[in-house]
Amino acid sequence: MIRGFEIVSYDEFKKTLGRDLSDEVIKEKYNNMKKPRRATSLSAGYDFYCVNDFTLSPGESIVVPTGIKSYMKQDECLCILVRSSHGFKYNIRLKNQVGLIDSDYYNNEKNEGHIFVALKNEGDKRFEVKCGEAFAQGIFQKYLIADDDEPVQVDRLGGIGSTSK
Ligand SMILES: O=c1ccn([C@H]2C[C@H](O)[C@@H](COP(=O)(O)OP(=O)(O)OP(=O)(O)O)O2)c(=O)[nH]1
Repeated sequence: MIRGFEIVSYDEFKKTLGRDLSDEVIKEKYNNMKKPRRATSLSAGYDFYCVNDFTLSPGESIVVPTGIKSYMKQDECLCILVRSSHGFKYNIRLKNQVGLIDSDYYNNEKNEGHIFVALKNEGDKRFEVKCGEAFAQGIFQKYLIADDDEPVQVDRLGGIGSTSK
């Protein structure tokens, strides 16, 4: 196993999906989850599919749980980007410009490595994504190390901001 995607545990999925949904609905969503896929034979990006409908009015933002975690080689990372069409047509942006998923995020103690996508509607049109539709894409990349890199002995404990403020 070199790199790939897995669905997070049911408990992690349920914890992040919101309190408004019944157990039945959450279970159905969980059982119907699709792992990220590439849309064409040479697409670089793996499309992430929405598990719960959402709407963003102009100016609004949202943090979307994907239900997905990803493993990869130690010298690789996964970059999350918006879908080009959502940027071009609706001015949808990632709040953090690019979502950077580190290899040591996978199976961390706090949230299993659950990937979140933070979106903002910077346009003037209502933006709607339905369950099952692709709403972001992930590209695996290799990263390089500087000549004078000092090895760090710190393990990642959790998600965003966990190693600093
Ligand atoms: O859009 C994103 C960005 C990051 N992450 C997860 C994966 C990543 O490995 C972890 C930490 O992200 P990062 O290192 O970029 O955040 P930071 O604010 O620099 O925090 P840290 O102190 O944990 O390095 O959060 C996401 O799920 N979605």
